[in-house]
This record gives sequence, C-alpha cells and structure tokens, in this order.
Amino acid sequence: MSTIQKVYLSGLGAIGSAYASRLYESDPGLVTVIADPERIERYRRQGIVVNGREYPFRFVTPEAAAEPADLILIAVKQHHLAESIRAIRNVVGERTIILSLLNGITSEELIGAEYGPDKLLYSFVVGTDAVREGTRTRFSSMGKIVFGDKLNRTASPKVAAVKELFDRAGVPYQIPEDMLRELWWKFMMNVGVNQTSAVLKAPYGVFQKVGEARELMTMASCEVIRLAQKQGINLSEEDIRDYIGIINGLSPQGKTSMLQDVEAGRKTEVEIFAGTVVSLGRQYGVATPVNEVLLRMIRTLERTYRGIPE
Ligand SMILES: NC(=O)C1=CN([C@@H]2O[C@H](COP(=O)(O)OP(=O)(O)OC[C@H]3O[C@@H](n4cnc5c(N)ncnc54)[C@H](OP(=O)(O)O)[C@@H]3O)[C@@H](O)[C@H]2O)C=CC1
Ligand SMILES: CC(C)(CO)C(=O)C(=O)O
Repeated sequence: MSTIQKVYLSGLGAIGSAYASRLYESDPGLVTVIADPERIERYRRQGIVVNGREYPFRFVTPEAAAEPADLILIAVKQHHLAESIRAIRNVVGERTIILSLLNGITSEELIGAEYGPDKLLYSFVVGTDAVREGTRTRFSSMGKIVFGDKLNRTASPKVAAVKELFDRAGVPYQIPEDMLRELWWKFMMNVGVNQTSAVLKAPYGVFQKVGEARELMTMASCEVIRLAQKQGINLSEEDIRDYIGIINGLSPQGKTSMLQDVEAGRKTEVEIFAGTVVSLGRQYGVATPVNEVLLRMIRTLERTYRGIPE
C-alpha cells in the first residue's frame, strides 16, 4: 500500500477548510489548495480562519500545479464542479485518488467521465455543523467523511491508503459496506431537509419542534425512496427516521448549507437535489410532485434575491 503524502484541495469553503485545517494540524506540508489567482489573492488578504485560528495554507494556481497528487479532495458547490474538474488537471497522475465531498449522487460520474472511474472513491460528509462567513469557518462538529468503493467487504488498496491517511491525521471517517446505499441515504436526507429548510427559512430547531415541517421534509424524501428502489437501492421509511434522529441532535439554531446559500443570496444546489429527482422521476415514470414544487420554488428564490428580474 502506498502512503499518501501529497494532498490537493479544490474548494476552501465550509467543508474544505474544516478538513484542510485538520490535515494541516497533523502536518503543515500535507495539503496544498488549488485556486485561481483572484481567489488566492483574496484568501491571503483576508486570511483563512477556522474556529478562530488562522491557517497559512500553501496555495497553487491550476497552471502552476505540477506535481502529481496522491489524493485530491474536491469540496466546491455543484455549480463550480466543472471549473474545479478543469483546475485539477495538472495534478492528476497515474496513481492519484480523487474524493468528491459534494452532496448529491452525480459528482462522481462527472469526475469519472473526465479522469476515469478507476481514480475515484465515492464519498460525502455527514454530521457537521460547519458554517462559513467569507473566509471564516466555524464548527462544533466536523462530522465524518463516509467513503469507499461501491462495495467494501474488503478494503481495496485505494481505500486502505485513504484510511491510513485519515488515521494518521485524525480525520473522522466511516467505510460502509454498501457505499452506494449510503450515498443515496445522504441524498434522501438533503432532498428532504436542505430544500424544505431553504423554502421555510427554517433552522434545525423548526424541524425538531414543528410536525408539519417534518412531514413536508418526509414527503420530499419519500420520492427519493421510490427512485432508489428503481435503481435496486434498498432505502425505506426507516432510513428517514434515522436521519430525523441526526437532525434532532443538531443545534436548534444550525442551518443547512442550502438555507445558508439562500440567506446569503447565493446560487443553491437545487439542481442536484430536486433537479435530479425530477429528471430521474421522468426517466422511470415515477411521479415526484413534491420535488417538482420545490424545484420551482427554489429556482424562483434564486432569481428574485435582488428583486423582480428586469
Ligand atoms: N456546509 C455544510 O454543512 C455541508 C456541505 N456539504 C456539501 O459540501 C459541498 C461544499 O459545500 P460548502 O463547503 O458548504 O460550500 P462553500 O460555498 O462554503 O465552499 C465552496 C468553496 O469552493 C470555492 N470554489 C468555487 N469554485 C472554485 C474553483 N474553481 N477553484 C477553487 N475553489 C473554488 C469557493 O470559493 P469562494 O468562496 O472564493 O467563492 C468556496 O470557498 C457541497 O456540495 C455541499 O452540499 C456536505 C455536508 C455538509
Ligand atoms: C446533513 C446536512 C443537512 C448538514 O450536515 C448537509 O449535508 C447540508 O447542510 O448540506
């Protein structure tokens, strides 16, 4: 098994800066951030601060990046993924492993189409309450990176190498036996809570206390269960109860990443949530009325942040 020494990160936001800070603390030379010159200049000027500590990360532009990476972490939002895929080109080598920490079920396919599925492990982050304002991120829980091959009855060399890095650096992780099922489980959770929190402007406390909010969230998630079953992925309403348990444990003031996007007037990830549900529903002939409504509501919110469009 090869040892991971060179980690590159694309996307120094809430998730990226949280995990980069942990890697940096274990070894300041471990992680390099790839970003365009404008971002690098802004990050240097404003400073990257995680939980009150400033981190002098090493930066490199996509053009200057030369050494092949042992591991690349991608932590941008969905609408920046195409840019990020281009930006990592110079550091993708023969033996590079790529982990996409994005939510949703589509990013791995896009990265795999460019660099080959053999470079990828599936992954996502769960259980974090990371919040970013500008270049400052804070969290009380960084959550964990759930990762692996599609099936992980035994650890492949790629999985073993990433596991060794995470053990060495103290990055919390989980390697589930059935990774695709876990990826869909997280997707079902995001389709439920992220989207309804965004339209209701509701922090987690609302879902903890108001039955109607939980019902709405459950209705959106149930549409994912029907689609998962079409793909041979065994999700059930029991899985919704599991994620409600997680939400009940989060801070009542905490907010999903989509609610944070709406409050900041930023583009959301609705296209990888309701957008994907609606398009798979059409493909399989499964009705997805709740996500049809959420898709239109959230697209409308995005178009009207600055008033009625001209
Ligand atoms: N926040 C959360 O609680 C959770 C988020 N996730 C998922 O993780 C992913 C990342 O989310 P999050 O960290 O919240 O997002 P953020 O918006 O906080 O961070 C994304 C970062 O990517 C940077 N970026 C965008 N384009 C590029 C590029 N071409 N090159 C380099 N950097 C770029 C942005 O830079 P800039 O700021 O300069 O524009 C930004 O800092 C999403 O898919 C999200 O759904 C998953 C679990 C929890
Ligand atoms: C699970 C949840 C809701 C918080 O970790 C998330 O993935 C997000 O906010 O995008």
